[in-house]
Amino acid sequence: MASTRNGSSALDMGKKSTVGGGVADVYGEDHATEDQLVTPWTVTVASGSTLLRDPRHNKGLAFSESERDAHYLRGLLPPACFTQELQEKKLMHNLRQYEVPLQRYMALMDLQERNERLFYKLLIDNVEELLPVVYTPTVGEACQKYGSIFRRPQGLFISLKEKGKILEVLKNWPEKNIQVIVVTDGERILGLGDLGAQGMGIPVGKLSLYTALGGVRPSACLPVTIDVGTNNENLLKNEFYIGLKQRRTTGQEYADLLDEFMHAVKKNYGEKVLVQFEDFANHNAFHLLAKYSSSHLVFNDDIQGTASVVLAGVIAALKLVGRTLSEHTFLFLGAGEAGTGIAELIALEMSKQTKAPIEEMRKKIWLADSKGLIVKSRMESLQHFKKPWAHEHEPVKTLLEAVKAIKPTVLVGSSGVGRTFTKDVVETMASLNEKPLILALSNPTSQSECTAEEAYSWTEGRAVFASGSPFEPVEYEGKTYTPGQANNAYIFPGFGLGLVMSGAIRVHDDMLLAASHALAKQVTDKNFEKGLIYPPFSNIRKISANIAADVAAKAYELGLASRLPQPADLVKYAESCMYSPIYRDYR
Ligand SMILES: NC(=O)C1=CN([C@@H]2O[C@H](COP(=O)(O)OP(=O)(O)OC[C@H]3O[C@@H](n4cnc5c(N)ncnc54)[C@H](OP(=O)(O)O)[C@@H]3O)[C@@H](O)[C@H]2O)C=CC1
Ligand SMILES: CC(=O)C(=O)O
Ligand SMILES: [Mg+2]
Repeated sequence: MASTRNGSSALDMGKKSTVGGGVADVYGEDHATEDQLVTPWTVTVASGSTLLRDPRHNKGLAFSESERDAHYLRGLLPPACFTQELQEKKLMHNLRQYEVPLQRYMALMDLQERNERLFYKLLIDNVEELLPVVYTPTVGEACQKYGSIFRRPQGLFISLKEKGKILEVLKNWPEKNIQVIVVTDGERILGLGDLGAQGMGIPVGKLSLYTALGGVRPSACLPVTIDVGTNNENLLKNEFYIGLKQRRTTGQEYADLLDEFMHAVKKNYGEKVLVQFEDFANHNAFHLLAKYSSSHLVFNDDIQGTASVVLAGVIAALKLVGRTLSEHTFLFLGAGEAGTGIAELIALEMSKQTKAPIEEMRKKIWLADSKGLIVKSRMESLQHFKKPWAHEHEPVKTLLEAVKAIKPTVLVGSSGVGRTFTKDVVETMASLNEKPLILALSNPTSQSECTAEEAYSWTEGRAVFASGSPFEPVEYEGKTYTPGQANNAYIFPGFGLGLVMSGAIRVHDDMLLAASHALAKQVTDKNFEKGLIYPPFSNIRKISANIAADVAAKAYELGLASRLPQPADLVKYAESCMYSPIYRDYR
């Protein structure tokens, strides 16, 4: 490979090189699929200081002696040559010195912008330690302070100013072969509310998990924030706010901007690009999903990904709490995207298992919102997504009264409001059930409906508990209890990989069920012995490969897969498609 002193040059027109069945760029870019082939093929080779400033190819002190000679790096680096492992050791040592989680977040974002492979190697090898930094809870704080910590754009900002020009904006993004887009409009960031353009931290974080946990190439991932203003008064008043300083646009203007975006995406990247909607407010989320699910490959993580991960946890938990799925009674606090999405997928699975109509199965599931239990007498005033859950019952105002009246075996928190599972509520669950299943899903940690310690101590250690954001193990009366993390991060990376590798053109509910079963199957006896209903994140790449394989198999079965012929061994194929962060040899 030739290189020039003056930074970079376009060489080797029309040359292609192949790695592992996919198409590789000159530095060994991993596993682009056949569809992504772009001709004529232009290889741009960076050298010298340009190479050191190119995060996709920079290796820092890991450039070997011969690479330093070949790429004009002599003198630009100190003499020591480190292995990638030694670089990791140094970085983990440095990261552990920071006491403030946000400092760790910023150090990791700096690394991502400096040396991408090292960032992903670090994240993959230390996933349990670093997930709470790049993801919930720290990403929540990062979004709240995004304006002050903003250094370099990590995704595309598409605001009302870009109306009529969105296709051009997409073309400004340096990568052309995009497979997954995560898009937010910042209106419901975790349980923190409207953070406007500062919500960008969420698509960036989710996509770094697509790569680290699901193996989708970083260059195939595009984070997008649609900025239609914000109703957050503090942001509107803040001179450092990075977004449009106006109240949110709604109605036709909002719909038109989203529509222009969706059309531009399809035109620029084709119909097999996956668009993941993330952290939209529910008054837009359900509508957008319904509107685009028949014309685009779309997935709403908060409605569908969360449903799939919670169903997986409940299926696994049956081994600990007993009975069949349809013999359980569910009560949700929170009847929005997460709550109604989960409820519907559980009802669908019950209906498949029992062959009973889904309407019958819904009756085993109760939801409460900010006004109390959802009951028939409230039907008129309910939003459309709550109506299927309006069962016959007298009005009930509080959660405690609802628990006493419904006698649930499973209590799910999807309200976005912290500490709403009070001592009375949890103790009542414990008085009704030998092993109450309690899922406090709301993020970040401050919004969790209860803590792990509360769940275990208020149930005398009998609760089977998982939460959206991680909690440390709890000591209670001489015994250690390890809480699980019920977070859609278990599902979306593998789910997306399954769609991409099969060339799926649409998402189908049966794929969500397939993902749930694939995840539930990964919970081992050892995990159950600890009371866990999810496997540890340390195995996540293997878990994602299994989820991807079962999702792809379902896509083929449903005739929704366009990548033919179907690979014989889908798990192996999924593994072979996964991005590896190990440095390439550039000699
Ligand atoms: N663990 C995970 O993987 C995931 C977790 N989540 C978390 O779930 C939470 C909710 O998200 P989402 O469903 O999208 O949000 P929504 O805004 O769509 O829904 C929130 C629901 O909670 C209800 N609610 C709000 N305050 C109260 C209260 N004090 N008492 C009872 N109900 C209340 C709302 O009632 P009303 O309709 O009356 O306003 C609404 O029904 C967030 O914290 C989010 O981070 C979301 C996705 C995935
Ligand atoms: C996890 C997630 O998607 C949320 O809290 O919104
Ligand atoms: Mg979300």
